[in-house]
Amino acid sequence: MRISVIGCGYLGAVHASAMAELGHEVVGIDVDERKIAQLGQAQPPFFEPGLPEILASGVASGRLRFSTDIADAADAEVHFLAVGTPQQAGRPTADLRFVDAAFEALLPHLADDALIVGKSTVPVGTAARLAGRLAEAAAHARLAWNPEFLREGYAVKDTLEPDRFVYGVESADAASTLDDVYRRAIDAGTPRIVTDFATAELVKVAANAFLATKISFINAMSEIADATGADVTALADALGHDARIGRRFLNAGVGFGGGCLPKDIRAFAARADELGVGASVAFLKEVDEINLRQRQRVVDLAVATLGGSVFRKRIAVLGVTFKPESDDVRDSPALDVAVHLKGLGADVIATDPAGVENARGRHPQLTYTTSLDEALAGADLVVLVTEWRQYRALDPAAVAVQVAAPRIIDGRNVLDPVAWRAAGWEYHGLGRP
Ligand SMILES: NC(=O)c1ccc[n+]([C@@H]2O[C@H](COP(=O)([O-])OP(=O)(O)OC[C@H]3O[C@@H](n4cnc5c(N)ncnc54)[C@H](O)[C@@H]3O)[C@@H](O)[C@H]2O)c1
Ligand SMILES: O=c1ccn([C@@H]2O[C@H](COP(=O)(O)OP(=O)(O)O[C@H]3O[C@H](CO)[C@@H](O)[C@H](O)[C@H]3O)[C@@H](O)[C@H]2O)c(=O)[nH]1
Repeated sequence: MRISVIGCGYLGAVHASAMAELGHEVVGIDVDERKIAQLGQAQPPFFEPGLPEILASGVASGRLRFSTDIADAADAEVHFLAVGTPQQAGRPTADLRFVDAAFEALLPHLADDALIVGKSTVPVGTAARLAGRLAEAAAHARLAWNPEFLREGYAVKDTLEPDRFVYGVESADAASTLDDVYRRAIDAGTPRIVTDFATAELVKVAANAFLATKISFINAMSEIADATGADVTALADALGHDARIGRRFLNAGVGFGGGCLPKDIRAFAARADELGVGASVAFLKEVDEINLRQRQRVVDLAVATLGGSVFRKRIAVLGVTFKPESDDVRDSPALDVAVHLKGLGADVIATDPAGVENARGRHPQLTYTTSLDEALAGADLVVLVTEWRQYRALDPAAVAVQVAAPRIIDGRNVLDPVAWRAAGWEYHGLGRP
C-alpha cells in the first residue's frame, strides 16, 4: 500500500520505517528540515535500538523516502498523523496545534477515499472534531484513530509486533483498510479492538494513566517502607506473584518521566475537568505529585548522605535519560535530579551512554561526560538515576578505588545492597533497608 507518515519523531520515524519493512511504499513528512535530511540519508535522528537497520533497508529498497513537502503525501492511500502533542507551557492541557496544522495542511492533497489515521495521543473528542472538519473539506476521505502503545527502547519490536491494535472508526471499511496495513500482525493473531473514536482515544490515555498509577503506587509504598524499615523490592516481588497484580511496572525509584506518561496524565485530568468529570480522575493529580516527590526524595537523600549540604561536593550522576535504551531526556527524572543538585551548589558531573547531547541542549549549565570513568573519578557521592545495563553491572570493588568516598544512592533500586555494602560502600536505595 502507499502510506504517508506525517511527523517523523520518536513515533513517526519508527512507524514509517516499520511500514516500509512490512513492504509498503512509504513517505515520511516532517516540517523539521534537518530531521528529514538525516532520515533521507538513512541516519536516525535519535537513538532507538533496531531503527538504524530498518531505516537503512527501507531507504535502500526505494520503498521509504522522506520529504518536508506535504504535497509528496498526495499519492498515499493511508496517512498516519504522528505529530507531537506536548503539554502546553504553564498549563496541564495538551497542545493540539501540531495536529491541527498537519491535518489542515494535508486536506488539499487527499485522494478520494484516502484514510487519515491518527496515531498521536490526543484528548478525547479530538477525532470527532477532526472528522467534522474532514466531512466539510473532503467528503470522500475517512478518518480513524489508531493509538500507538510503543515503548521507547523497544519501539521497533512494539510497532511490528504490538500487544494489540485499537481502531477507532466510523465504518467497517476503515477497519479493513487498517487490517491491510497491518496484515502480517493481524494474520499472526494480534488481538484487535474495533471501536468508536472516543473509546480509542480513551484506551490510550487510560493505559498510560494505569501504568503511571502503578508506578506511583509502588513509590508510595517505598515511602512507607522507608518509614518502617520494610523493603519495597521484596514487597513488589510478593505483590507481583499475584497474577491479578503482576510484577511489571512495580519498580520503585526516582519515578516516571519521558514524553508520554507525565504529560498524558496531566492532559487526561485537564480534559476530564473540561468535561465536568474531573472528580473521576482527580487521583491522577496525586499520582503526579507522588511521582514528582521521588525526585525531591533523591535530592534530599543526597543532601543527608553528604552530611547536610552538597555545596562544592563532587557528585557523579549516572544517567540523564528518562529510561535506559533511549536518548530521550523529555521530563527526565534523572536530569531533574542533576539540575537540582547543581542548583544546591554541588559540582555535578553527569554521564549517560546516549543522552548527553540532548541533555546539554536543555541544561548547558551542567558538566557532562560520556566517560563513566571520568564521571566516577574523585566523586564524593555517586547517584544512579537511569538504570543503563552498564551501571547495573558495575563492580563495587572496582568503583570504590575510583571515587573519593564510597557512597552511592541507587535511585532505581537495581544494585545489590549486600554486595555494595560488603565492598565498603554506604548504600542507599529508595524504600530499601
Ligand atoms: N514517543 C513515544 O514513545 C510515543 C509512543 C506512543 C504515542 N506517542 C505519541 O505520539 C505523538 C508523537 O510523539 P513523539 O514522541 O514522536 O514526538 P516528537 O516530538 O519526537 O515528534 C513529533 C514530530 O512532529 C513534527 N511536526 C510538528 N508539526 C508538524 C507538521 N505540521 N507537519 C509535519 N510534522 C510536524 C515535529 O517536527 C517532530 O519531528 C505524541 O502524541 C505522543 O504522545 C509517542
Ligand atoms: O516499574 C517501573 C517502570 C517504569 N518506570 C519509569 O516509567 C517511565 C516510563 O517508562 P516506559 O513506560 O517504559 O516508557 P515510555 O517509552 O514512555 O512508554 C510509555 O509511554 C508511551 C507513550 O504514550 C506508551 O506508548 C507506552 O505504552 C508506555 O509504556 C520511565 O521513566 C521509567 O523509568 C518506573 O519508574 N518504574
